[in-house]
Amino acid sequence: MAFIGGGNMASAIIGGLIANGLPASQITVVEPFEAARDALKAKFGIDALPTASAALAGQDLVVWAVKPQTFKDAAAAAAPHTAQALHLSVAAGITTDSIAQWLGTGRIVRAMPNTPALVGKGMTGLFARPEVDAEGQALIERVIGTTGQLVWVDGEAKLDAVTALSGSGPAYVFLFLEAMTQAGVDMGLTAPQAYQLAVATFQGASELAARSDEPASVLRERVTSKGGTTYAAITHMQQAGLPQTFIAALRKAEARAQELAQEFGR
Ligand SMILES: NC(=O)C1=CN([C@@H]2O[C@H](COP(=O)(O)OP(=O)(O)OC[C@H]3O[C@@H](n4cnc5c(N)ncnc54)[C@H](O)[C@@H]3O)[C@@H](O)[C@H]2O)C=CC1
Ligand SMILES: O=C(O)[C@@H]1CCC=N1
Repeated sequence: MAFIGGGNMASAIIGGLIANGLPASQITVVEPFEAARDALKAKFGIDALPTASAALAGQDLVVWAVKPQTFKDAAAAAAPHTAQALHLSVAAGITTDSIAQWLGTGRIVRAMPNTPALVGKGMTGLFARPEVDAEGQALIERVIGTTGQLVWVDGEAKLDAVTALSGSGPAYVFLFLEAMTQAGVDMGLTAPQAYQLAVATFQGASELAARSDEPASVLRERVTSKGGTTYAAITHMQQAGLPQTFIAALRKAEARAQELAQEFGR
């Protein structure tokens, strides 16, 4: 298989594949920036190519891990060598209609991963065009499965929702971690203590939710004694409109994903 673009997302997926037994020698990467090529060599022992070439011919799967802005140019360079392959794109907002036009094939799966893929805890939404058969989908599941969980969506527009929720989502969690840490420091804890408490709380609560049959609202109520400390905090958050603000923020991210397709498509 081949990767076009050898940055963060490509490294997360390559790391997962190698950890699951795929030899690095079976992975070809096109990466124009020398520093990124050096990093791939140091991390995985992969000698990445600076430009697309005939070395891409005969690959079963081509993973597109370039920025939305560079996809069209990268596609123009690689397309002559990759028409026979199944294609997997992780670029935010770029539609498979655009990719099909640029590559001259409709065998495309679009994915929206997230950065916890770097530690094997990723969450990826996937959409397959009708031209992709069951065998192709199974191959994609094997590849993405090495980075964490996955979910297929039945309409491409739903990937904008996945982007807003789990694609951008780690940043929301990090923002909460920053705020909780600041609050801890304000209340007299050291910054490392406050950060450890915040991170472990997210980890523990997420694990509890993942293992529980009960909805989050019930888990929340169980922490919230009437008239107690949690009640005081949650009441303030609700009165300040935090849930509504949060929901509106995700709609902003969804709208931005839709705009990106307009800006960088076709
Ligand atoms: N970082 C994130 O949380 C997520 C990112 N994505 C998507 O993944 C894609 C890649 O993002 P990152 O890995 O974070 O970016 P990155 O900047 O780390 O990697 C992109 C790589 O592409 C290389 N590149 C530039 N022009 C090229 C060309 N013509 N041919 C081949 N390679 C070229 C760059 O040198 C760079 O190393 C983006 O489209 C982004 O929307 C998707 C989900 C989450
Ligand atoms: O912010 C972005 O556009 C990309 C897509 C999801 C996470 N990062």
